[in-house]
Amino acid sequence: MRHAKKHNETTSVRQIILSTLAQHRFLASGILLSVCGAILTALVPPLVLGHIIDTLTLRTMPSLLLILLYFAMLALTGILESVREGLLTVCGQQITHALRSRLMAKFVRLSAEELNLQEPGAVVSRFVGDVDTVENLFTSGIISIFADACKILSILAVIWFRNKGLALIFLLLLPLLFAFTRHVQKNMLTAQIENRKAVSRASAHVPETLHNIRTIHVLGKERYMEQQYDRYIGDSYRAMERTNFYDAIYSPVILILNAIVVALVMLLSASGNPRVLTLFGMSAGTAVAVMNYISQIFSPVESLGMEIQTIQSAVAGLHWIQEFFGLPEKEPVEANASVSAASAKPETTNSHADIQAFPDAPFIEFRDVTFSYDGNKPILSHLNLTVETGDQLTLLGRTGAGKSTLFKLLLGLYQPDSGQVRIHGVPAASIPEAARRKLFGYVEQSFHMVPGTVRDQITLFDPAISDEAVQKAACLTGLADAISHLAQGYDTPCTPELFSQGQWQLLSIARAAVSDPELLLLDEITANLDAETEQHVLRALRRVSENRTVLSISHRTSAEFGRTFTLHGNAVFPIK
Ligand SMILES: Nc1ncnc2c1ncn2[C@@H]1O[C@H](COP(=O)(O)OP(=O)(O)OP(=O)(O)O)[C@@H](O)[C@H]1O
Repeated sequence: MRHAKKHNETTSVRQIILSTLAQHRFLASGILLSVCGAILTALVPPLVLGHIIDTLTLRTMPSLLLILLYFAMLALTGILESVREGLLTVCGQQITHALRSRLMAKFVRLSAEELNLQEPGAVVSRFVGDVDTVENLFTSGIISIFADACKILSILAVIWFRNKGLALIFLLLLPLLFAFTRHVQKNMLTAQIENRKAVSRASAHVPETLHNIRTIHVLGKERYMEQQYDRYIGDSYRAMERTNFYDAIYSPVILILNAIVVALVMLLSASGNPRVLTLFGMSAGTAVAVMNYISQIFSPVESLGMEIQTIQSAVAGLHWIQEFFGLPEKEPVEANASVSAASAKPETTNSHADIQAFPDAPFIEFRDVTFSYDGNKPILSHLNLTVETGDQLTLLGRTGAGKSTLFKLLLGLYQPDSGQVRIHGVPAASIPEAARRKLFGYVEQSFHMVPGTVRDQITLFDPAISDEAVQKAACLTGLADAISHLAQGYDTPCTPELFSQGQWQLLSIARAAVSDPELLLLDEITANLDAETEQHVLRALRRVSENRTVLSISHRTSAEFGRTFTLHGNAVFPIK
């Protein structure tokens, strides 16, 4: 069965991150050193300051070296923190780059069935939003959380040795402070999300009103549209008020708490009770150092809350990316299936040098083919069709009969549920990618431009296609003249207004013809053209089709090619 054959090579986000870190070992080591260095050096200045003050209270001058050490440590902490931020940003970008490259590699390998199921918006958010959350995981997530947790612990350890009472107060206070911080942050986040939703609804409401303005006037819905808009902006204001409330209370609460802790410790250290003094007694220098540490400990607690938030959303992003990596890919094709049977072919065919062909097999064969999309009602059922080399035929049939589906099977994009689709005796889906361009030229209803020059449109960046081949294809389709009049000829960058619709179709034919394929597949190629342009395109097509096998789909009798058949009731009948 088709679905059982799906190939899947699961990449893990963890592997990508680890291999990126392994490739940038110096960067990773630099981050580790700067994180640990900044934590350690930040502990020194308060201690040195305490020592200087204690020396001064003894009416002696502290040494110049000590004073210089104080400033040097402050500067070093600042430098190490800047280095850490810089390295983290570079590391985050490297990981983002690696993830996006692997996502694109995965995307182009997805099976046709899977691509059908993907919503464009969801795929874009995998590449943009989800990858960004993973980058944040590094720049302001796990490394920062580690740094902040270490900072809190190291300050607590130093305080323990300088003032046990204060350390105990912090051990009691920090969990409460953390819970309060998380409560405020969660509520702010919820309010921000609600605000964003309300703003996007309000923004979408304006173009929607404009788009439907005639219907609104005709049905007298002006008041309704006004009320709807008021509701959206009302929701947004309410959400913003909640954000502002939490924003306004958080800093004063922290500052007041800071002041209370300092006051409490100072009062207790000044008390005459010897029992209290065993916990809180300290020198003037230690008091200064302790006050310094107290103000230092509040800021990492606040950051810790935000970092937990970042990690939570990054985990969701990681989950979506991992799920994307788990999607089924198209089946790999053996690249070494490459023995020629060209000698057994008539002279009119090109060498299909890259596929292992069976000389006696028909060029194209649908044998008892049944196919359905996603296990639904069969589109083709027990279909048999044979096309010999050099045949030129047009398939007619009611809309939805499965004509384009037949092409998709032939191009190997899908595999039949049962039966066989073979080209030169080889299953269509097993033809190596390198051989495909030599084998098929596929022209669709409209041209799909790739970013690049006119030449790139024809070659599709295949370096094996020479300039002569490009010019020959352009001449054959009658486009050479128009291209030579362009400012940079074949090197002109392509923009949608460069050619007319008919000329884009000619370019499409040149793209199909340039690799001199054995088989031309034409899917309603003149459907969007006026009668005169259609004739122009058809003339070009006849030149390109000479001595080639052609399979065409058309609804217009004017665009019929060679013998005409109809696909009806899962059988192909000749009608001419
Ligand atoms: N990717 C897909 N997933 C699910 N169903 C599909 C898909 N592509 C086509 N179909 C369904 O398969 C049926 C045949 O479609 P197909 O495009 O092959 O018909 P067609 O004969 O080429 O029609 P038309 O002449 O209108 O282009 C239709 O009912 C269509 O809805």
